Amino acid sequence: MEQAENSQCSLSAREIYEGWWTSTGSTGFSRSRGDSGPSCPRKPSFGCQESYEGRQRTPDTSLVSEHTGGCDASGGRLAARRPKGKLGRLFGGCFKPWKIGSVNKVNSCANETANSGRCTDTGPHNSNQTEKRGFRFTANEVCRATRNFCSSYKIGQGSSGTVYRGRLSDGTYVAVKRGKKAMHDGKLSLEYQNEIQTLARVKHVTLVEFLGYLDNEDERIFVLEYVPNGTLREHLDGLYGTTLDLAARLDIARDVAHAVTYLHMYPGHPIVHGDIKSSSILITENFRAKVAYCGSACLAEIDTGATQILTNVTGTVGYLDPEYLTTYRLTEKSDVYSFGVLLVELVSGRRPIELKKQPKEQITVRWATRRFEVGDAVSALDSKLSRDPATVSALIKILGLALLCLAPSSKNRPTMRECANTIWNICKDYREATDVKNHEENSQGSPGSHEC
Ligand SMILES: Nc1ncnc2c1ncn2[C@@H]1O[C@H](COP(=O)(O)OP(=O)(O)OP(=O)(O)O)[C@@H](O)[C@H]1O
Repeated sequence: MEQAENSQCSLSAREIYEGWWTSTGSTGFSRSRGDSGPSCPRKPSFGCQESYEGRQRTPDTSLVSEHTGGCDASGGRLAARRPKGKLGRLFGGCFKPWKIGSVNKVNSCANETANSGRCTDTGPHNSNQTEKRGFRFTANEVCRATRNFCSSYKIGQGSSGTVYRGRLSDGTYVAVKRGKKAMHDGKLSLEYQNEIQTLARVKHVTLVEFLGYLDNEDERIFVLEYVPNGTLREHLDGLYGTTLDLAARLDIARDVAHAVTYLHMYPGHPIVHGDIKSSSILITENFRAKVAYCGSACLAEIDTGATQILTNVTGTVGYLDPEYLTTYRLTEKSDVYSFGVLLVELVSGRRPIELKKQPKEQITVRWATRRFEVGDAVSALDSKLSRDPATVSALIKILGLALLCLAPSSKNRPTMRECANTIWNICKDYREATDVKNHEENSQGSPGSHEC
């Protein structure tokens, strides 16, 4: 895995787009704003020995008994996801309990948590005030929710921080994302405050809700809605032991299209998501999608020991709008491009870049496009999906839309709203076709349980 990640990391933008995006004339590539250095950061010298190799491969359905015990630092069921993301391996659970700022309160929280599973909130706000107060969380609230960032509550690792599951005093389960602040980011800079205010207002059923934040010295903590059923990528990889059928995949595509359309049509100013990818699409118990979004507020700095790298603002290799290579600007159409990559990923099951394939087949969108153009779209279909006529018909429509989204020039791409409409129709047609088929077969258990 590490090897694969390293190889992926060393793949240059030129290699990725070579022969594919002939319209780009860029000679450089940056994975993140302001970083023109190497695309693969060096490993940090944190000296953290914590192992993070466990696996969680079952949907999280037993939330109720979770917080009755103390912190099990040996890593239980919750400790279980491998690090992911562009630079995910850089963190690996290396944060320590807070020792600064509200030092006494937080440390006592840590001790009580470890010893008894309880946490006394000595802060200025009592626990029931969290939701009333709204957005600003106290150190004690966050500490108590996560048992002071107990390692067994760790559920994920992104390039901009470690994610823990937590539970607020009112019983609400949350995801707590803990990262370092960017070096040049003032403690509560205006831009950051504006971003937080925007996040407070951005609400849609298809977006992961941003519940609040906490600034603690050099750390930045985000409290997010907890989505219990893993990421889209994990499902496509079959890590949960079940296959997402095409109906579910179409629903997910539609949810993502709605989420991004909502952002693009946000009153006053369109919001560019900037990092649409299968690992930031979270899946609910009902197999619907919620798109994680925290904008540039998630900008974080990773100190690798030798260099500092700003992350998480300009997309992920494999999803990145080729126009960005020349303009260094992300637009709504950049999201449309990433969505096109995602559509191909959804129907093929492949990652955007598959380094284990033959060189000619490594770039998934290029590989799928070739098949589509020679009239052999069906060979791009995920082998886990059945090849019945309704599926093949939907596949061709999805790939057709994907190709429009992947147009090298952004002005030739559809808007996200148009994508959402098209997907809605594809979903509807697929459902009707499968309903007819099921009716003909006089069978029950139609996959049309997914409403269009
Ligand atoms: N709201 C959430 N609910 C449940 N799990 C979450 C939530 N947010 C994140 N996770 C888990 O934590 C992992 C890391 O998330 P995070 O957003 O930090 O990284 P990412 O999606 O790889 O993005 P990036 O690397 O760009 O920061 C996710 O893959 C997911 O498994």
